[in-house]
Amino acid sequence: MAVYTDINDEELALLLADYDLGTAVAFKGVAEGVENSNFMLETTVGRYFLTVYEKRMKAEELPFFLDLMRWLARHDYPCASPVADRAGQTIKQVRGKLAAIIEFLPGLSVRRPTAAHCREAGEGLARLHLAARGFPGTRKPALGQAAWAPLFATLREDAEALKPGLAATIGTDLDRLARTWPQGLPQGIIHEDYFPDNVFFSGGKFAGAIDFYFACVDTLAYDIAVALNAWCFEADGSFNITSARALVAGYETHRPLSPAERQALPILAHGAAMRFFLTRLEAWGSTPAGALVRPKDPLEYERKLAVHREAPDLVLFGDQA
Ligand SMILES: Nc1ncnc2c1ncn2[C@@H]1O[C@H](COP(=O)(O)OP(=O)(O)OP(=O)(O)O)[C@@H](O)[C@H]1O
Ligand SMILES: N[C@@H](CCO)C(=O)O
Repeated sequence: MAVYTDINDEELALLLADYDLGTAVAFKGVAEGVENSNFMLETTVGRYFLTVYEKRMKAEELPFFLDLMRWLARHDYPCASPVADRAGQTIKQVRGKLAAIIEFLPGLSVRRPTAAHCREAGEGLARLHLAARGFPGTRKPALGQAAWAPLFATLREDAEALKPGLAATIGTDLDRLARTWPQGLPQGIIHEDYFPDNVFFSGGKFAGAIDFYFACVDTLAYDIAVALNAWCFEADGSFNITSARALVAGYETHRPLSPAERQALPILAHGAAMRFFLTRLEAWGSTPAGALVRPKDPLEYERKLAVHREAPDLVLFGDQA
């Protein structure tokens, strides 16, 4: 459960005293999420989320993320926006940690997305890319292609422990990705973690996105590749082409892809699988037994890597293969 920091009634009242949000009616930690501590907060004025940022959040990066959420909300994109206190501040301190009160975003995420959800999610992703145009902030990708080989250098033994022989296979993948990584495709703000648990639906329709804490400036089509991996694989490990077509078609209703972007999807999807394999492997090795948060399974992404390695034309959906 992702509540690493407890907050008592006095601390909450002290925090709320800085805002025009009334007084607390209900306050409860939420179990989902792994990075930060999240609390649902109901006041006499409305519903909010209190996020307390834990150790992975760099203080100097938080303004970029919160300003982006605010920008998107103001540009007609449904996402939860941080609330400013009476002095205009969105970043606060609770128990010596950075914290922010975020508007409550209505809707629910889906555990097993259908092709119809994938189409809606694709639309939502393109809307995000378009709404972020003109955002003045910038952030380099912390987990982009250039970061993968150095990260893996620290994880070779963990890979071998997971599956004997895996370190060599990953090394070969990384060489190929470095040689063939697409250059010169359209860039912009990407979400970078557009997984089903970060996208909300209402009545089957896209209702908004949360968790912008990996957002950065990178290749826009890479965000689609992340989403194809996260949304379009079945529980048995097979790639669902119908869902993938639906996701891309949904995206293209708002932002049509260039031929070069479309051609690049297979290698981008291979790279996106590498990114999440590596970060999951890192968390797997460093999470102590009995920890409150269960790390996500790196083998799920090892299987996705194998799919892209062995059948790269899959993500071209057969239409250009
Ligand atoms: N603004 C919001 N409105 C409504 N629900 C929210 C909001 N922010 C977070 N939640 C809920 O809290 C849960 C945890 O939030 P979030 O995914 O941001 O946590 P995290 O630990 O930062 O993320 P992750 O583990 O995905 O990196 C979400 O799954 C969602 O149910
Ligand atoms: N979405 C990430 C975890 C948190 O950002 C994963 O599934 O590995």
